[in-house]
Amino acid sequence: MITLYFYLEKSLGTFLFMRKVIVMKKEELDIILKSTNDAVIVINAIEKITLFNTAAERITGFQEKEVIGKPIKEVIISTRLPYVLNSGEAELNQRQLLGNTTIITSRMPVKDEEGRVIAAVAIFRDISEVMDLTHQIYKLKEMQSLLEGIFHSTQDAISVCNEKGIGVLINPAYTRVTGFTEEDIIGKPVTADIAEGESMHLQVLRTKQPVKNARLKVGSQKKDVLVHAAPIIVDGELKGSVGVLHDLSEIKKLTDELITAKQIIRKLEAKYLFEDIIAEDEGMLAALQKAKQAAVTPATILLRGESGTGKELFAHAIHNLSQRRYNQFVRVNCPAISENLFESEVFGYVEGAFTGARKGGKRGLFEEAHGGTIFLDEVTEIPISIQAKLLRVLQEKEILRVGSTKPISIDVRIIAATNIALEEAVKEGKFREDLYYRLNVIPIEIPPLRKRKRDLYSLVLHLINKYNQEYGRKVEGISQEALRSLENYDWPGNIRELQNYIGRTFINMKYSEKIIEEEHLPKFIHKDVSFLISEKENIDNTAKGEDKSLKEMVAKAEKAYIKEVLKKYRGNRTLAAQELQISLRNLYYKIEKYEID
Ligand SMILES: Nc1ncnc2c1ncn2[C@@H]1O[C@H](COP(=O)(O)OP(=O)(O)OP(=O)(O)O)[C@@H](O)[C@H]1O
Repeated sequence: MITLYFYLEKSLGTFLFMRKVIVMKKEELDIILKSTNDAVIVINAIEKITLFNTAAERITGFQEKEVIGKPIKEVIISTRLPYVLNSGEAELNQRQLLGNTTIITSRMPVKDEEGRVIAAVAIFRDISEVMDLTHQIYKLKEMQSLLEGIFHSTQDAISVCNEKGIGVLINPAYTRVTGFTEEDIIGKPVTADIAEGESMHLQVLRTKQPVKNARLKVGSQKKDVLVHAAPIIVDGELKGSVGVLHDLSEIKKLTDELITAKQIIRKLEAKYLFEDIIAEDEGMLAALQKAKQAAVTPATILLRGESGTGKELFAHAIHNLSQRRYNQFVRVNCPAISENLFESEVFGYVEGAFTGARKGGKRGLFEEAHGGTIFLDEVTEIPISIQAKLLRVLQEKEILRVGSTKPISIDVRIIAATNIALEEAVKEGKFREDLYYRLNVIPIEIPPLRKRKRDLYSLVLHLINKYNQEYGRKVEGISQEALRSLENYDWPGNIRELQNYIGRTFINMKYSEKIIEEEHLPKFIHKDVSFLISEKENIDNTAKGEDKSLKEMVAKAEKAYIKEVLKKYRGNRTLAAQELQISLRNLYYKIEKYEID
């Protein structure tokens, strides 16, 4: 609008000026008409062109000599000069299209002394460029409001100075961090906010180079800040410097929060420490001692022990004592991962590796554990086809994602666990011998509960404490008789079984009862012993000298118990596996092993 008004004034001015110069000599008028930027076309009373100046030639593309004397409508089809001639009314500041050119034009009648219209004049100017500029200004204004919005709302404290080192702009975040307002900074030397250290703005103005991560103290409170500053260069000329401050106390607060969050996550993943492992038995204490010594080395550890003896507990404790404790602990429950997914779950895959592969591929569990520990629980369940790949990780310390030939370096400590004799799995061809040797670097044997009955009392007290907290109870201990009953049982499910058993005992106790007595003990123990009898493996016979090894007895008990649970759930293997607290794959394995129908 401002631009248009400007042209209105100018064209009108030119017209009035021209009326004055009519009296001028023709040569002078010619010079003016040739040199003005405004195009001028004059037509006479019969609509023929009588004047066509140089600017009119430039804008229309016609030459003066070819148009003089021609009817205006033959030269400029869209002309409105004939209307002005007829109406005698001026048309000022009209926008018009001449081909591809936008012009702004004023058309005026020329009258004789008696007021008769004897000619009409059009004075116009090409405004395409001006239109472009208007558009650009509009866009710049839009950008300016956008930047102002960002500048005022960002949490980054920003200050800008000119090339002389005088403050010109600060944002609200700057005031929040430093305590300085616009009054304190704008128009003042950039050193105004510095409490200790050199102004980074001055350094930038001197060197024309950006500065990163400089530490300064600002404001009366000498706040620690981190500064980034960069030169503002326009058309190759230094115009000033822009600086961004970060409050270090805020960064420290966030870092502390991050560390706490990491510790919580780590605790959730590897929640047990060596102090959480109850042990009084010598064999168990020796295992603990060995685990503690091994924990601080980078060596691979193989935890051996029956189901429920505490292998996972050991793995957590080892990770938490090692130097990797602040990094990930990743448990791989080997039997729980189906065989065809195993490779991609554990080693990851690249995009397009198989139908249904995620866009961008996926990190595997080994990559997740990078820098930390991977716990391969029930390692014998790793499909034989994958074992060679695992060997490669152990030897080369690198993995190959499914579908890729590019190895990825991995720094992971491996802890493996098995509840069956690996040597037998090797003999049966179910486990690679070379992998066995690689895993068996530091074997730690965790004794079954029946071999460390000395631990029973402490374990029971530990479990009483645990359930008191969980159920809000106040049980204080266990009677000698009840403890003896527990000692007479073999605990094939080890601590896990004991844990469940004490849980059930609590249910049998009244709220007011403080001591676990024999009468509170679930019949479970006796029932379990009766399995053995019902399996026609008369305990007496065993005692009388039928040489049965403990391993065979435990296997028989395991078989009988699995049969019992399967019967209870009418053959539903999923529910049975849940009750047995083993994976479905493991249950299938055991059904096959014991040839259970
Ligand atoms: N010495 C111990 N002190 C306290 N709690 C224990 C101890 N050993 C095992 N537990 C508890 O017994 C349960 C079973 O332990 P864990 O899962 O570590 O056994 P596991 O040998 O890994 O079993 P599986 O081979 O079936 O995976 C856990 O709840 C664990 O906290």
